[in-house]
Amino acid sequence: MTAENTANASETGINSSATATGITSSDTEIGITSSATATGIASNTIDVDNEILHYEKITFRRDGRPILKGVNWHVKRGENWALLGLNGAGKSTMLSMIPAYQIPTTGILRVFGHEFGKYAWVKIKNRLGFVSSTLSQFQSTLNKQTVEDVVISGRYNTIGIYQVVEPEVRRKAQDLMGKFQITHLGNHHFRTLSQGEQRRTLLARAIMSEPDLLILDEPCSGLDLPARESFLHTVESLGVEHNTPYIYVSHQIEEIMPSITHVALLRDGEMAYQGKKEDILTDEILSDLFDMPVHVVWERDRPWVIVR
Ligand SMILES: Nc1ncnc2c1ncn2[C@@H]1O[C@H](COP(=O)(O)OP(=O)(O)OP(=O)(O)O)[C@@H](O)[C@H]1O
Repeated sequence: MTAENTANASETGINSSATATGITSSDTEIGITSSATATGIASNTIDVDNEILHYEKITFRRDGRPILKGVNWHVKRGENWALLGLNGAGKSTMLSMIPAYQIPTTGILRVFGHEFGKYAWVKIKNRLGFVSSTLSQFQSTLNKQTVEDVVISGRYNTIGIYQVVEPEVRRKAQDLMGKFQITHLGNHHFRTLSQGEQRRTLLARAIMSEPDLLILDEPCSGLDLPARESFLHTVESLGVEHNTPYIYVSHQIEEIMPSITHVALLRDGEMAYQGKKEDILTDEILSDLFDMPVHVVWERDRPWVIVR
């Protein structure tokens, strides 16, 4: 199966590495179905209520080097996506455009139906929640705070607390800490926590602001098996309770939980495959992505990869 015919078979019908060259912002429409061709990306009819992300022919160059090479990706309400790819494929670069940490070199980016460059992006940032394994720029500030304060700070979208905390905000933080099993750590400094405890704290922090999109960037890297499973099940339960859409970035196929509906595979700055997870997570496609023969086994609605 080629990238192109996978795109045609997928629900989104979008594939940047295939026949996306005909995409324009005026000749197509959002809400593409399986009958759409790979050129069917839309931006003239924007469904603000249902559109979460829209990447259209996004490129990004750094020091003259192409990092993203015309990426098309459309995420709509009701979908949770996993974004997978080998080291250096460009996953973090793609995601860093959502809060505008990186700016596309060319192309159209919309978040919640609002186009970058034509909207006050601080309003977008306030609607996002992040959990990342790479927090280097914030780590020293986080380390000095108690777990409870880290969680509370999520309400104000700050790292650290710079205002009087309302009693209902504190109550909500304590409630979330209970759900995420970190209540007993409330007065501990963040730096003293295990990695698993830190990730659960950051997830609670992200949920505090009731985000419209949760971005989980390799949240399980460095976690042992029980800590990983505990984290993943917490994310699953969030889906049930809060119904917050999320994007999950990982190298590990087995972290694709049942609530993830779609998968995008990035390769060398191009969207190689994307669509419904059962169409994408096949022996053929994953063997192509990894450039080695693999076999996918589905167990309890989760995919597990065996190297042949
Ligand atoms: N600060 C930087 N300066 C120069 N090049 C960078 C920088 N950050 C990333 N890159 C390059 O951009 C490319 C894409 O990197 P990116 O981190 O987006 O990939 P990734 O898919 O998230 O990788 P990984 O899975 O290893 O985290 C890589 O070739 C990387 O070397």
